[in-house]
Amino acid sequence: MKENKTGKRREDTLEAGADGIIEGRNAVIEALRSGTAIDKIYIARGETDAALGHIASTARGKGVVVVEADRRKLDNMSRTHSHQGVIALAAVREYASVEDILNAAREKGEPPLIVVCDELSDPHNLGAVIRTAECAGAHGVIIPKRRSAGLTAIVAKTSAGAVSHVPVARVPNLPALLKELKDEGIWVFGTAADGDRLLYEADLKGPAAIVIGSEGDGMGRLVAETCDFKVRIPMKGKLNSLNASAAAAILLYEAVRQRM
Ligand SMILES: C[S@@+](CC[C@H](N)C(=O)[O-])C[C@H]1O[C@@H](n2cnc3c(N)ncnc32)[C@H](O)[C@@H]1O
Repeated sequence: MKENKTGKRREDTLEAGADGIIEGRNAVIEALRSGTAIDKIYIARGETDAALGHIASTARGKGVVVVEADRRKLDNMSRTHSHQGVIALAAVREYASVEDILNAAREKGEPPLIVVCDELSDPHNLGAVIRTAECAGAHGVIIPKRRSAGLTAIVAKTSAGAVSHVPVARVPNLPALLKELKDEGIWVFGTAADGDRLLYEADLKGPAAIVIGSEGDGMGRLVAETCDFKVRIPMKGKLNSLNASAAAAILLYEAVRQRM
């Protein structure tokens, strides 16, 4: 038994907790060995011992994303303070492919409506975007493989279960993905508070991908350069920008209004 941050005693377990966190070397190795679906593995930066190297290479061999992170990040994620330099996040469901998302639109006979999240790191934001995407009838959400929250327990909870209904695809390279979508005849609408096109002048009736930028920096330069349009939501107060998931909701429901 160990004490957690709140001083309560808890039994160590090899299973992911309700938050999907699997921590410690044996627990992570066992999860990999037993085929537990893992979204991502964090390994403390600078730790070079053989056991962690073995975990990283086994994980990569199974196609799991391995991220080197500051030890402080692992300390903050840890429930037990005994992560031993490695934490895995369990995945709540399989990722879809981009083709699955395009097929979902074809099956419904609708022009694709897709949300692309450019490195949203806050799982609450990603969960909220997935929830709104489901409510607005979007055909899917696409995220990058790295530097993004993934389909973890917190995202599932914040999405209110929408992760079970909306296909979420993960891709290695967002600019390349956007080019592929453009080749499919989909218009790519980037979003930024200083965008040159007012939202209400954007035609969202046709095939559309809406790109939402990260919490801190907004859309990456290459992503922004690949967009067909950069759309802005009018800001009437003193702040510079909306929350990413709020911006996604406004764009999605403008698309719903135009498609009615
Ligand atoms: C918190 S904002 C990012 C702010 C960042 N400092 C920037 O300069 O873009 C997160 C994302 O929400 C969307 N967003 C926020 N406010 C917006 C607005 N007024 N118009 C269009 N998109 C907006 C954009 O996708 C933005 O990248």
